[in-house]
Amino acid sequence: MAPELVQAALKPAGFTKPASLPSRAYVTFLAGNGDYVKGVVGLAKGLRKVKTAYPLIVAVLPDVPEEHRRILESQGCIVREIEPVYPPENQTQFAMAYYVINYSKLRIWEFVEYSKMMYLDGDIQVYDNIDHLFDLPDGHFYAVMDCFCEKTWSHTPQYKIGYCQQCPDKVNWPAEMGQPPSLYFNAGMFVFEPSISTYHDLLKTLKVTPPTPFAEQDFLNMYFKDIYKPIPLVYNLVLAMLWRHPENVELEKVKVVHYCAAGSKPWRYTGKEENMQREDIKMLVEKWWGIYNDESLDYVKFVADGIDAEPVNLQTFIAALSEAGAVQYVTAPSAA
Ligand SMILES: O=c1ccn([C@@H]2O[C@H](COP(=O)(O)OP(=O)(O)O)[C@@H](O)[C@H]2O)c(=O)[nH]1
Ligand SMILES: OC[C@H]1O[C@H](O[C@@H]2[C@@H](O)[C@H](O)[C@@H](O)[C@H](O)[C@@H]2O)[C@H](O)[C@@H](O)[C@H]1O
Ligand SMILES: [Mn+2]
Repeated sequence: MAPELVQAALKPAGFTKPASLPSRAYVTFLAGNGDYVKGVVGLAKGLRKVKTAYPLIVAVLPDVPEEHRRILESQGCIVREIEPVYPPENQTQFAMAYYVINYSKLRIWEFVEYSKMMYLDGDIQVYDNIDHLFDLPDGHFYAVMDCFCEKTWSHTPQYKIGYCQQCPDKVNWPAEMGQPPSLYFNAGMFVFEPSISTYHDLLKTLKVTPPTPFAEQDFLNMYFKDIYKPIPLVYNLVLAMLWRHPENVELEKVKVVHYCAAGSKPWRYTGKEENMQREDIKMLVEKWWGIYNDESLDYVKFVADGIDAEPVNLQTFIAALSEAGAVQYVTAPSAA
């Protein structure tokens, strides 16, 4: 490996541990051998593009194939296998049958080598740097409020009377139905503090909590109800907000887009589902692809940027660093 390339790689490009930065990381979750790995690659490249200072951990279930894990490592992700978490035996009809695997997200509370983490679904893209959210005061659970207006909510009393927390004055909550629902967050993005005691209590509580349609999202809302603090919608635009509450959305200010509306996953986009022919949806899907296809954001190429280098295999690259006696400075590669 050309020595100048190794030297270039040691520029502050995320290889030398930035001593001043506390132990913080982004974390996402990947299950199965399907195409969500594309979502995670897109997320890794998006975080790199906004020059985050923190790594991206990918918590993978055992069914994520070796090849997908290599792809993620070659994009600078730190891949960590987790065991699945299942809810108690139940007859629940989840809003989406596959939601049952999403309880495995709870394993991330065990990642206590990090003092603060930000969870992001694999179908999320970050378009502006949001590292400042790590500086929010400890002791709270930060996330963006969800919307109850999509058909996926038709099982709930709020949907049945047309109530949504995004416009609480539109339909008053009838006194005979008791208290309106507590503020409810979308669990595709949240800022939290890993903790072994919280982790064990989450799993203990899960064992005695009957599952509900939105699976771990409902469970997390119940569990963190008392410390939940809403953060602005720009940090997790649930796409349905574009047609359900356009008055609440200033698209040009949105920093994080959550491709959770039916048919909006960019890597599966056909444009056939309801709302998928909207100009804003087509623009956001194109924007996602722009990052996913941007080779200048590929990990090794990015680190060696400035030298007219061919992207090399990450293992070769790290071997070269060790030859150059640099390996002791090589820490967990950041996603950026
Ligand atoms: O087959 C799957 C389904 C889900 N996920 C992960 O679980 C998250 C939550 O699922 P999803 O985003 O599909 O739920 P939505 O936000 O669309 O309701 C995804 O973003 C992925 O990170 C996955 O890796 N493989
Ligand atoms: O397992 C339950 C999931 O529940 C949430 O997705 C929902 C929610 O956003 C609804 O409000 C939308 O209507 C719906 O489309 C969307 O799928 C989280 O995004 C996801 O990470 C995960 O927790
Ligand atoms: Mn999602």
